[in-house]
Amino acid sequence: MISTVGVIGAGSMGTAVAQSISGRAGEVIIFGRRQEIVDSINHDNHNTMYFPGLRLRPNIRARVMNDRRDLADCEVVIIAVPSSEVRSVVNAAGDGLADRYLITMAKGLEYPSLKTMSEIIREETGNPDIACFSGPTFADEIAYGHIAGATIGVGDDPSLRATMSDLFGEFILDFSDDIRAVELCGVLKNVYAIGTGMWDSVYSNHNEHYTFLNMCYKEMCIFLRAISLDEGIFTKFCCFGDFNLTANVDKSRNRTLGLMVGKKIVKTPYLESGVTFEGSRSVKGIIELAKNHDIDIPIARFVYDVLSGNNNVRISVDTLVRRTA
Ligand SMILES: NC(=O)c1ccc[n+]([C@@H]2O[C@H](COP(=O)([O-])OP(=O)(O)OC[C@H]3O[C@@H](n4cnc5c(N)ncnc54)[C@H](O)[C@@H]3O)[C@@H](O)[C@H]2O)c1
Ligand SMILES: O=P(O)(O)OC[C@H](O)CO
Repeated sequence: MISTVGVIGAGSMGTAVAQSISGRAGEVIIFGRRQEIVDSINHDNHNTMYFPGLRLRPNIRARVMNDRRDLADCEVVIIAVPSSEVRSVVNAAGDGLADRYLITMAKGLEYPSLKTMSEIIREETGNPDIACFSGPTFADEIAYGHIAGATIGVGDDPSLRATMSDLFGEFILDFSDDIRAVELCGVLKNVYAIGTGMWDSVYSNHNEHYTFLNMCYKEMCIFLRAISLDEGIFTKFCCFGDFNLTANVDKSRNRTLGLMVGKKIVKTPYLESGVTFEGSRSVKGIIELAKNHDIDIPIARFVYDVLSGNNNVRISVDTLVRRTA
């Protein structure tokens, strides 16, 4: 059993994954920013801000991460902060993240570098022992122990693979050695979830919904075929499973953002809402990446245009239908 696992990020996914792995580790330390969350976990075994009704296992503790020494005891460190924060968090941790296994859960793409989270982490730490975890995994359902599948993106290090299999034994797992492709699945599915929300704000019939879903998945596969080294990526949890979960279920923040923007309930300053809308931050990078690979992704461009306020959703949707018909 792994003695101590650190989880950076005391939000929904950090707390959920801490609960999920705590039966397979001696101790789990959640590193948060807010003292009140740290206190609620340590004094009452609850993260009252994110899961007020969930009693966390007693071997889950929390700390405010002041410096890298806090990570010294952790054999494995999971990074579960929004992608926009990963570089600063990893930079602040410095060599506290060297010589241990690192796992990223963040689903985002840095702009303008177009780097994935594992690439940022490796750049900042020099640590090659990095894996990623991605799949149809709503945090609240993970927190309460429901079944979920996930793809582990990991290189060919047998010890790291074994550690990942052990740590995430509560999940149904598949694996890919193309870490970047696994991470890009998580980025793409968020973009298409926003797009499906926008589409569904205009069209409300089943045929229309699933027609657009197919258009999105086709575009996502064209993109992945151009960049992925893993020919089997299309049927892995990080791809088909997470795309469908996020595009179809209103619990998804990305899908909900698309619905709200489509219905003109929110305008672009929504990014200041404090809610983690990963797809809106990554869509520009996806468009840039597609251009670099000479790939045409009209739906991702539609999402970007509407989020940028350049177009009325209805006009954009009609243009998209004409363009892809
Ligand atoms: N929520 C889910 O269902 C889910 C599932 C799978 C993957 N993810 C991914 O996990 C990542 C985190 O998302 P989330 O849903 O947990 O977001 P969240 O908004 O629920 O929580 C993010 C947490 O990170 C903390 N944080 C932000 N900046 C920080 C910093 N510099 N140092 C320390 N902590 C910091 C915030 O205070 C917050 O507690 C995202 O990339 C998301 O796509 C989320
Ligand atoms: O709420 P979302 O849209 O960020 O999706 C959460 C997870 O990525 C689902 O796998």
